[in-house]
Amino acid sequence: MGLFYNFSVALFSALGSFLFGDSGIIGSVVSQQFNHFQSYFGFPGPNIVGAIVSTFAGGCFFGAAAAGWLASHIGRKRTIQLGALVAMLGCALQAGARNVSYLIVGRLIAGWAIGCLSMVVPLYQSEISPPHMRGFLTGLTQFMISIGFLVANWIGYGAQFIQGQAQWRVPLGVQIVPALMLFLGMFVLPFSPRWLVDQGRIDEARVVVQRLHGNNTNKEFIELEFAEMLEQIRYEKENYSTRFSDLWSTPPMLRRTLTGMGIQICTQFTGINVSSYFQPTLYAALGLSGHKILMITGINGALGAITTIIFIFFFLDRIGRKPPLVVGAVGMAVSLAVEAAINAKWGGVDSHNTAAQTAGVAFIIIFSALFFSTSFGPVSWVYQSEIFPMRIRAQGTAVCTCANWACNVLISQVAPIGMARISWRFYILFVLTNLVNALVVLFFFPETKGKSLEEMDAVFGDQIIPHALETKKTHNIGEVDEKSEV
Ligand SMILES: O[C@H]1[C@H](O)[C@@H](O)[C@H](O)[C@@H](O)[C@@H]1O
Repeated sequence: MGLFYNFSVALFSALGSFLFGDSGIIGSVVSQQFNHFQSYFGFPGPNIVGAIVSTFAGGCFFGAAAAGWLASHIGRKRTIQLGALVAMLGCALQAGARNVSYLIVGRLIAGWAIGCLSMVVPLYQSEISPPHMRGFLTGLTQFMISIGFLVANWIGYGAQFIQGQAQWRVPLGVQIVPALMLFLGMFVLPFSPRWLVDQGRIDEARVVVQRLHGNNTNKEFIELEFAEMLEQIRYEKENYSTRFSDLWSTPPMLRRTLTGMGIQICTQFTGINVSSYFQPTLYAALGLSGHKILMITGINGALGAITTIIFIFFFLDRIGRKPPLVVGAVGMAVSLAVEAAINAKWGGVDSHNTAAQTAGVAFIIIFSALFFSTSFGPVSWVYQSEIFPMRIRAQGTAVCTCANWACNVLISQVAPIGMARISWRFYILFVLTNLVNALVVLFFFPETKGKSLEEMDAVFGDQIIPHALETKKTHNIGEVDEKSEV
């Protein structure tokens, strides 16, 4: 067991994140190439199309919020299963839609499911990970989101060639398959050991920790890890409440909440969703057209998935969370500044300057596949899932994920208007927001690399419990911050 099992559990649960990316299929379905969709729904105008696309993100917001309550009460594992079940229902409704209202209800329900999964999957991954690998295992969320987007692009491409209503019903319904796999597969995956401890199911929790982290040589580490988990959760139960208002009740708690929401807000203000949702428009503005656009989008997606996996595997747990965020933010600001300059000088739908087109495409790819995928993409999910104490972790993570979806809706509503009205100048906005992001991270975000979830109290300036401090001193593990002793 041990490492391989731990990895397999984290990867399998990330099917929930795959569904998140795969839900991007709607972009292709509402496009003009899907003429059977267009004619079936009576050639919907931009407002209807807007409603079809964006009710989903609204559903996501409420799904993420509900997951906060669900993950504490029915547990992380059952919340993932519920998310998978609701996703099946939402997809079935969309695929079987008979009119626009039917479709919109399906979108809302599927959105609820994806919002719920987007919050609970990284939370589950972080709670089953050992501290030194938490970046990698929780970062699998972002990896699978990128794979989902990639698959959605290619399904969208292929489905255009199907004739009849299947042209849109198949791509909208196809997500039922991974959702069903997730629902069934989760039956054999363990509960989060931390949630089990919180529920008083101590013996089960011990078995899970042993299966996840145990090998023949680390008995002592497992004992200590488990003791720390038990002690911390017991202490929290005895000394703190689990009210929602705890998220801002003390300065250290407020700091956690603001940093968690902050990382998700900053992620949205990198401008990633302008690139995720409107990439074809960005390429068209450089004078590209037809199949080339789809091919480049596919290449960009594939590169993003590759850089994400390399980054989370080799770097995230070694260099920490802050340095890649700062480098990524500056890198994205520079790429977008160059992009703005290229578009200003040589852009335009009828541009034929191939050198400028190549450079323009290259900088969009550098922006997302290089800098975003090695910074805010994976780190946002890792960070929001690791900074809260157990008693309020689910609620805290839910608030952060809601901040993500709220800003997502805002930016994806504003982007088409911005791009149409101010063209390349729109990039400048994100040059500025990325620079602000770099400063925010630099000055306000503490480093969390290598700390156990129980050690986050000390990281955020909260008190840590005397017993845990003693255990750490006796066994010489981690950095002991005497100042924070109760
Ligand atoms: O492309 C997605 C984006 O749509 C999300 O809003 C963001 O939070 C993810 O990290 C990213 O991978």
